[in-house]
Amino acid sequence: MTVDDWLAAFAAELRRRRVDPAALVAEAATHLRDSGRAPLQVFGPPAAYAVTLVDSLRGATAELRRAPSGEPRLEATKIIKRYGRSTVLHGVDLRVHAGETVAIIGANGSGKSTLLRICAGLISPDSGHVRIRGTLGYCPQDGGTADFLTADEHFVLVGAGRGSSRTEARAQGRTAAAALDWPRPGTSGVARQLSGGTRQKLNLVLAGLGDPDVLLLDEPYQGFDNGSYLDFWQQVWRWRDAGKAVVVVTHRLGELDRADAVLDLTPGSPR
Ligand SMILES: Nc1ncnc2c1ncn2[C@@H]1O[C@H](COP(=O)(O)OP(=O)(O)OP(=O)(O)O)[C@@H](O)[C@H]1O
Repeated sequence: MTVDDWLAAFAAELRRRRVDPAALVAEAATHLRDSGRAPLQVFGPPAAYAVTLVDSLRGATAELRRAPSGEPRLEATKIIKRYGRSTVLHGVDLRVHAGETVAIIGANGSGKSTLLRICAGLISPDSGHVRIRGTLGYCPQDGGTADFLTADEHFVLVGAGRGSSRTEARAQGRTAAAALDWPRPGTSGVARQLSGGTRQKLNLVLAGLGDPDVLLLDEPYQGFDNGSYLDFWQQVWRWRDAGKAVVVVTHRLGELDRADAVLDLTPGSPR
């Protein structure tokens, strides 16, 4: 069995078990390349390895998932939003506690970004209200950076708005960037020269500057490679364990176990 055949069978079994294969296949491929040995010798039959891995991952994520115990940090109540004649949000409730991660899912156009923008105070609902207790960081789906500023200049600018000195903001930004596998943001040039994934890392770092209590992340990992994607979830768990309330809009349904609760905005889905 060739490495490619083994990886394809491994990915197929993961998909059958409703687990996104991308990160696990990449990890197995790297391991096989490094070992230089036949996949059957290293991992055994692909389906059996997939089953073992899925079982252990499910056990691990079940332990990671927990009921909220902190105070509510974000409460959005009976949110209704219309654009023209079309009602996008029909009385949505969202409550996120300190130390909790909530994933927002839903079909394209179901209003995920709209709800996050309402929670961030960027647009107003037609009715309903939002209450945030503490400070807020928001990572938009795209945009959010200034083309002609460097990463350091972004850190200083956004840090200043959150009460950090230049030195503090730069140090915090660089440390957060390194945790997302972006080791030297200070030498990366202006934002418009960054790759899409790196620009999104900049957005995510900016959202976390100044240590906000509530983080609203709108598909923040678009363009991330697999390693950075895993780093992203490590960062989310660090935030959660530090008592932050974290909201992540996501399309990766195979990975909902990573969140403590899920809000599905697909019309007709139970809330
Ligand atoms: N400023 C606007 N004016 C008019 N319609 C809008 C506006 N912003 C969003 N919409 C519409 O509202 C609906 C919800 O959009 P939104 O971007 O919130 O959905 P989404 O669930 O985030 O979608 P996706 O999964 O594609 O990112 C869409 O039909 C969109 O076209």
